[in-house]
Amino acid sequence: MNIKIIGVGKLKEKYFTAGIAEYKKRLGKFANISIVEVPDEKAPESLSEAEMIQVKQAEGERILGKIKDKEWVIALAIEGKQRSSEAFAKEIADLATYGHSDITFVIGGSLGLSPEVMQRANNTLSFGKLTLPHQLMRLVLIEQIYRAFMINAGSPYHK
Ligand SMILES: C[S@@+](CC[C@H](N)C(=O)[O-])C[C@H]1O[C@@H](n2cnc3c(N)ncnc32)[C@H](O)[C@@H]1O
Repeated sequence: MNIKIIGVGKLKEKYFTAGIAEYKKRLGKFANISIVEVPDEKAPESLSEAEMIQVKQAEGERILGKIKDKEWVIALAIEGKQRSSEAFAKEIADLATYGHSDITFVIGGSLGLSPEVMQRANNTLSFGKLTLPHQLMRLVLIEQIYRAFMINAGSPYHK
């Protein structure tokens, strides 16, 4: 299985990169994991509604440029679909069973994902109503993907 995580902006903080590298290494025995960063759109602090739409669209085009037709896309969104870790694990196992061996997760930038990216998504994933910074979201997501594989392997990692 090939798992891709697309994020907006470069991850700079060492405490995030170290955590992500650790889970990427652990996941290596289950899947090919790639992390793709697309540049964020430089924007001033305060933006008009139209400017915000433009920023999301520009970032969205870069995201869509990294997605191939065959990929099953799961968009991370606060208003998306919540599920338990067990249900998420089953979803990943089912995708593999039904021939979706390329799964791509997409995390938006500071303003979120464009409508075009949301339309391309085959499914959504919400981690609840709280807004997480997109850098931290990458770490939380990769841990949950690792947890999913450990659940599917029957490992005591998941209690
Ligand atoms: C800082 S948030 C963007 C906040 C923006 N106001 C919005 O509503 O999307 C950056 C990205 O992190 C992800 N994210 C943050 N919190 C999340 C949550 N609770 N569940 C799922 N994804 C989340 C989403 O992909 C979001 O586009």
